[in-house]
Amino acid sequence: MNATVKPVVGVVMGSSSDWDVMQHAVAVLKDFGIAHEAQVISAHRMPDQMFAYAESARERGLRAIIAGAGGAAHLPGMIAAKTIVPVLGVPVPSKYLRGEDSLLSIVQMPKGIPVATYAIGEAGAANAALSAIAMLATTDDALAARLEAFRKTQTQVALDMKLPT
Ligand SMILES: Nc1c(C(=O)O)ncn1[C@@H]1O[C@H](COP(=O)(O)O)[C@@H](O)[C@H]1O
Repeated sequence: MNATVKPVVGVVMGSSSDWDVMQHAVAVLKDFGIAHEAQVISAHRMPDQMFAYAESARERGLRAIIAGAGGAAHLPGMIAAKTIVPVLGVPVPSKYLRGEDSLLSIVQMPKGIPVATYAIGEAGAANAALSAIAMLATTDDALAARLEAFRKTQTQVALDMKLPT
């Protein structure tokens, strides 16, 4: 993304090992030409940097934060605790519990600090990006038209599906 364009969507993940999943969010943002940033931020391993990221998010112009983490996935909830920018949580599949631990860690937020929680894995990452785009499209008619076109294309692909019968 052009460094002079201020990012409006932040993509963060607890480890570089989450990239295989989280790249699917970044790919969707790129496809739609959304100014974004992507980086590793961990609530557990770098709490001070996580706080600074969340506390500065709104004034830096972020309008949504997509946060992916695996296992004891506290990152999305902790970011949400420190900013009013909407946080979209992506449960990353974990080594031993297939991401069910990640999902439950992210989705079971206490009342008052919401994290919108998506499906485990790459579909969740892509859908989080599409939701961020839908949020931005509420005040951007050109982006809304691109999102409508994307949906139409997807519908056509489904209509054209053939089974090997
Ligand atoms: N869940 C969190 C947090 C956090 O929530 O702050 N920080 C790292 N992690 C997760 O630990 C997993 C293993 O990380 P490593 O592969 O680096 O050992 C990753 O899925 C990451 O998201």
